Amino acid sequence: MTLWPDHLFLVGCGNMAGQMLSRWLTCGLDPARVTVLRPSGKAVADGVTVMTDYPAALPAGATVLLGMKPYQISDVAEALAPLCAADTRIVSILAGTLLADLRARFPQVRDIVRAMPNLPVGLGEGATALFTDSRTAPQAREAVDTLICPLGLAEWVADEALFNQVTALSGCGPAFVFRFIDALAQAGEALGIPADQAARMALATVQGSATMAARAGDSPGQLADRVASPGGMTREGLNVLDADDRLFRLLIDTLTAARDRGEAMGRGE
Ligand SMILES: NC(=O)c1ccc[n+]([C@@H]2O[C@H](COP(=O)([O-])OP(=O)(O)OC[C@H]3O[C@@H](n4cnc5c(N)ncnc54)[C@H](OP(=O)(O)O)[C@@H]3O)[C@@H](O)[C@H]2O)c1
Ligand code: PRO
Repeated sequence: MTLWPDHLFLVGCGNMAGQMLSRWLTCGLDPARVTVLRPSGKAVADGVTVMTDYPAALPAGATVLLGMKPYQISDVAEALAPLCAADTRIVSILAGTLLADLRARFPQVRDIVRAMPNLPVGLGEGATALFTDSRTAPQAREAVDTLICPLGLAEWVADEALFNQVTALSGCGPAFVFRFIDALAQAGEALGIPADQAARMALATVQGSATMAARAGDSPGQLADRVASPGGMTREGLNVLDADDRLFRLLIDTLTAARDRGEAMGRGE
């Protein structure tokens, strides 16, 4: 299986699609195979063609990445669907937009995959959830898997009903982790540590801990216990996070709110 599609056509190339493309180019995707459609016409990378309007036709067998905002799908599909053929392949990163909706808008396209990446894909350290149905050919599923692999972890989700849940966890997750880093730093500052020093130490602590957890054979729970000396300081702190499942409940509420928004977006709200 070759890594790269013959032609990649990106509809939108902002925060998210831009990170995906950046990683693909770093990993060897030929920019001459890439076209980006973006209203601003802003340059993307050397050798990548940027358009502000749709071309007369798409190259045969093009892979289209839908990377604009979900609410733009009606306008985009109206212009894009007539350019698609049976051999066009669509990968959609639109949050909350169901496969059935995409199938209805692009009836002639057989291979359609939903992908939910997160921002660290730009470093090859992202997490991407994937979903498709049985109409998509197995070779197309494999080709999309191969394309996503350089971005980091790729996880196929068996049931689309879980897609908003995984979006809440890993798609939105970096924002929640960034918030945690800030809160850790601000808590340190509230206890008297100079703000800049607290910010550096919070970030290094989260970075080191995540790298350690990723490499360790032990689970994060076991690693937490290794930090906590019996009768020591860490246990007292963990007791605060664990009391009445405080942190756990906070995160359930956080993921639930994000998931519910995905479901509302799926209903066009
Ligand atoms: N941000 C994330 O962490 C994340 C994670 C997973 C999935 N997603 C999904 O990724 C998609 C994009 O999010 P984002 O955060 O990357 O947004 P963004 O930074 O605002 O990027 C949106 C892109 O869409 C382009 N665009 C605007 N109007 C358009 C139109 N009518 N037709 C075609 N393209 C148009 C914009 O063009 P210009 O560049 O010219 O302004 C821009 O490149 C969303 O569907 C979101 O659900 C985002
Ligand atoms: N960003 C998109 C949103 O906030 C989807 C996951 C991350 O809707």
